[in-house]
Amino acid sequence: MGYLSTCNAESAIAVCDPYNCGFHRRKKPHKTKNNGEIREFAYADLVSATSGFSSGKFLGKGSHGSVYRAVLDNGKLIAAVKKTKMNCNIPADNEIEILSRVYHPRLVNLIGYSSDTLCENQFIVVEYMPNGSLYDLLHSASYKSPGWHMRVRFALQVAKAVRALHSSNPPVIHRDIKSSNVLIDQNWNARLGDFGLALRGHVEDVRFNCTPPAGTLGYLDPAYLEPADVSTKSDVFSYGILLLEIISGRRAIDMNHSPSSVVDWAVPLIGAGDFAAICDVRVGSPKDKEVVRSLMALAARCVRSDAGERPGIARW
Ligand SMILES: Nc1ncnc2c1ncn2[C@@H]1O[C@H](COP(=O)(O)OP(=O)(O)OP(=O)(O)O)[C@@H](O)[C@H]1O
Repeated sequence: MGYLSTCNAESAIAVCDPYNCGFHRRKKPHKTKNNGEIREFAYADLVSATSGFSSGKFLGKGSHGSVYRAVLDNGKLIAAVKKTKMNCNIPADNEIEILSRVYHPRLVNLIGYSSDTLCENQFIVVEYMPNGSLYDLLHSASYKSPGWHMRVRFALQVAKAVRALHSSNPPVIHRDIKSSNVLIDQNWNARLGDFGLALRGHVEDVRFNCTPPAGTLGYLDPAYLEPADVSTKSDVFSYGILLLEIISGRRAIDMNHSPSSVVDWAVPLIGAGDFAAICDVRVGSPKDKEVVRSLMALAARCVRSDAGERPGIARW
């Protein structure tokens, strides 16, 4: 019991060769926790659902591939299809394996997968998020900057997503929590997506011990330098950065400011009790100052350099 429940957020506001390329040799798909079967799509169906992966259906490009909007099941299902090159260095199989075991309403959940006839590309079919990313909402001029109510709600929804991952058995460490991986669904709820770097297991597992540190600059835990350093507390650090970003409207790293790192700028201000200096000026003063203040205090604890001093999200 802790912050997430007492705040009642919704209303207040393979081992060393882990990606063994077994895409076409995959084990029987799991059922999701909501009991939906993970579907294996025919490649031809995905081609037709995305109008041949046309530019009109293109949603965006990430570091591992392109994402397309797909209309499936005679128009009854709108999904997003992530297309990546079949490559042992790309963890798509890992992403499917993990997503197939962690269904949660605050995640961008897996619907199915496919590969093309020559096994050159692999496809992950996930829930479609029509309202962009949290990064877009916070930083892009083409979106109206969200108000405090919405920001607090997003912050708590992402915390619930992370809590679901860390408290699953075995735990899942996302390793890439950042605002561009938080997508906004049709009801304007935040969902955590992109499990390309995620690890599922216990920290002492062999797979963990031979997976090099990874993540995104600005969100990456400075205490995560070696494979053996990985823990759920690295996600807690990234979540702390995300909180500071949500409250201040500043990017994790912004060269137009000095200091450029949101953590180096915000933590001393929080320490000095100067909460007002951190609040995003675009949204004015929060009505419920106490909630925003508690989130800032929580952010400061999450980004402590000593991982052992950070709170465990599974207990919030
Ligand atoms: N489920 C989805 N629904 C709608 N749009 C999506 C969905 N998933 C991804 N996108 C969009 O597709 C683009 C690429 O997403 P992707 O997850 O591949 O990369 P990224 O997270 O932006 O970058 P990186 O891979 O470097 O972390 C982004 O603009 C994202 O907003």
